[in-house]
Amino acid sequence: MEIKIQNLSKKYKNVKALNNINLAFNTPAMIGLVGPNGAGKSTLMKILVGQLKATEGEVLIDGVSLNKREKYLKERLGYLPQDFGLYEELRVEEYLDYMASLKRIKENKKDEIKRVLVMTNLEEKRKLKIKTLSGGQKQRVGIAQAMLNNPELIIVDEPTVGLDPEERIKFRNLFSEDSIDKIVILSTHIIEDVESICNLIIVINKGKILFVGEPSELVRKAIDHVGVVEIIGADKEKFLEREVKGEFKITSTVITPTGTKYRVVSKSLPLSFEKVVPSLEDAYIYCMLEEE
Ligand SMILES: Nc1ncnc2c1ncn2[C@@H]1O[C@H](COP(=O)(O)OP(=O)(O)OP(=O)(O)O)[C@@H](O)[C@H]1O
Repeated sequence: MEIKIQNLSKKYKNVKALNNINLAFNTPAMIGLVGPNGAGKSTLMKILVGQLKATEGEVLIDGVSLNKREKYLKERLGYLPQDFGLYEELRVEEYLDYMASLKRIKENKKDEIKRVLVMTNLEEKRKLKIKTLSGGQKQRVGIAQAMLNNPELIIVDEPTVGLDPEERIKFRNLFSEDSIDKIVILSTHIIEDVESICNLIIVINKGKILFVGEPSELVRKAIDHVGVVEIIGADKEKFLEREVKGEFKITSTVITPTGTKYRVVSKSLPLSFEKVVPSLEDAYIYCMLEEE
């Protein structure tokens, strides 16, 4: 599958949620879409799944406009929106059966439901009413329905929210193994998720794409812009004022026996700070700083 996003913009009354986006992906791809609250991630995803219309520009699926490809896309798409309504009175199995019918799965429906139940570790819960599940278990049901019919394109908005660390790792691996013959687009605030599985990262802010590339490339851009410094005693207040003035952004604070050790990201790192190797999270913060 090939997805091309061309000169895409979306306006909600006077809010420009997406501003002239251009992107292209081919199978296989495991893409992490990251950006702060309100950046435009959900809007982009909703347009990609045909739920929202763009104000300008278009999306091409295998060379044909998405508007003319709705049926084609629906048959190949697994989508987990941010606020997916679960039918709380249904049992897990009944809900998946219902979703499978919506996806027009006829042959092997039972086997397909079993496959996603196993995949998401929900087999034992299949007879339970959705309303009796924990938040993380409900999230798993959402992921299970997105995986029905082994879609070629999986779009998931914040899939690991509400999952405990072990489950998060499990799901990261599941998406990643699954991406061998697919395009998976994962919107997340959790940089660790992107770091461990994505081969492409897209950083978006205020409706604009700030970066598209491999995570390692984003990290390279932040070299020489990340440092640590230990501040002792009364100097702390002055140091924190420097952050307020915008000289740098603190990304971690650790109390030490002698003072406080700060990790900072800066457009121009003060010479007295000890340079360190950037993490992907530092690199993401640096990308935001550059834009400011
Ligand atoms: N239905 C709507 N009507 C008006 N404005 C909207 C609507 N949906 C989103 N917006 C605005 O569009 C911008 C982008 O929102 P969007 O939900 O796409 O961001 P996001 O990156 O998904 O945010 P979050 O990480 O908080 O989910 C925001 O300024 C938001 O307030």
